[in-house]
Amino acid sequence: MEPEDYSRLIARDLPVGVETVPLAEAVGRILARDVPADAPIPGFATSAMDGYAFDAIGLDRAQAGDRVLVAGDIPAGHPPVEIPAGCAVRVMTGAQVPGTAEAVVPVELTDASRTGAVPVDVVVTGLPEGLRSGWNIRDVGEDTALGDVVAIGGQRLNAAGVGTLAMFGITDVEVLRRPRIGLIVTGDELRGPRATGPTIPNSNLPMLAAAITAHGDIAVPATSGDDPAEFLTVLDRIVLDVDLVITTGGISAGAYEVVRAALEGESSQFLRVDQRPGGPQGYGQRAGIPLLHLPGTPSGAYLSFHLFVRSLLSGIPLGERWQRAVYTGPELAGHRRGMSLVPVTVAADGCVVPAARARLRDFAAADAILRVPGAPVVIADGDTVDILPTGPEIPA
Ligand SMILES: Nc1nc2c(c(=O)[nH]1)N[C@H]1C(S)=C(S)[C@@H](COP(=O)(O)OP(=O)(O)OC[C@H]3O[C@@H](n4cnc5c(N)ncnc54)[C@H](O)[C@@H]3O)O[C@H]1N2
Ligand code: MOO
Repeated sequence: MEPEDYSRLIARDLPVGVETVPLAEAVGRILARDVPADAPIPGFATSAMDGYAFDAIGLDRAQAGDRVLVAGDIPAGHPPVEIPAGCAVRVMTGAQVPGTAEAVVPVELTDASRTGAVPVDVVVTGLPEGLRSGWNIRDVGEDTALGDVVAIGGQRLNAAGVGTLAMFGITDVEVLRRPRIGLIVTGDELRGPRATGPTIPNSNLPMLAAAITAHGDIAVPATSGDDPAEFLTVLDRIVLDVDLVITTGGISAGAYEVVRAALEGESSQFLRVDQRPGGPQGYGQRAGIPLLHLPGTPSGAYLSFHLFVRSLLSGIPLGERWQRAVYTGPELAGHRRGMSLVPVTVAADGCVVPAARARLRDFAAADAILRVPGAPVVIADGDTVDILPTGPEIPA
């Protein structure tokens, strides 16, 4: 089966519900619903310039070259003062302008000094042709009208989104709950207090927990030895507490394939996807919770996360997630047994460059995964290729 078809096969909705979090902690979270503006912006007529606000008569006088009386001063954040007929007041950018203001003339277009005390009067030294009423005055709602949708449900909140919501005085925001992902790694060979024989460090658990965290989700980690009864006990405990379970190892053709032994013929299926590494795969469900069975080899588990787990979590099948890039490097011959996956870095010119090998540590130094289609395809320098960036989807 092609990896893209497998991704479609395992697609499932993960209804995770919503929760309210403080805006200060909401970056990277997905908004639960549209947020309408509960007030216009600006909320009051505001000066767009440091300068002088004239009423209509005062502006006529200024345009005629007359000296116009300055009746007061309005720093930003201070209450406006009225403009006596035929006069001006000094205003700062962001200050509320009086209702009778016709226009604000920037200080540079007057004979007044930029700083210091308010002058007694002011002469306008130059104005644009055809100056419109309301020049340099930002009207109520000019930026955003009451009721405008200012943030869209389903959107991942970035720093600008946080700022936007803060502009409306919002301090708490409804977001999708972070999916909780159970992670069960299996194998009697994993180093731990109970292991007796030759052991190896458990690298899949910290690796996939890190991948889950970088994706913005919550990892609920567990380990199991190669005894199916023990595995089922661990699984049945974890499904009560999570939205999805990932397992690693125990799914290929050996005599002690714990995941397969425990679940095959029950509610999980096992198959081989035409890709390398990461060919052996499985999927199913337990107590209504979806299960994804990843291969135990660390590079296979890592790639399976990027190809399949991320597709499931995002609701976007793998076939729609590949990005186009230009390849530069030696010829890469497609493998006779299907697609292969190669670590690549993105060079300064935007081209992707392959690593010499495809060990886990080569993926650690890479920016993306290159899709090398199976034989007889050969990728040559300058070809357009498909890549999958491996960076997190949320800010670190
Ligand atoms: N007769 C066959 N043997 C194998 C086949 C096959 O088609 N026929 N496929 C091979 C391929 S490809 C892969 S990938 C592996 C997948 O095997 P499993 O998913 O059953 O994984 P395990 O056998 O449990 O482990 C494989 C390998 O990875 C190491 N491992 C497992 N878990 C961890 C961990 N948490 N941290 C670090 N390393 C781990 C484990 O020690 C094994 O070396 O099957 C091939 N065999
Ligand atoms: O499918 Mo396996 O070793 O190639 O990960």
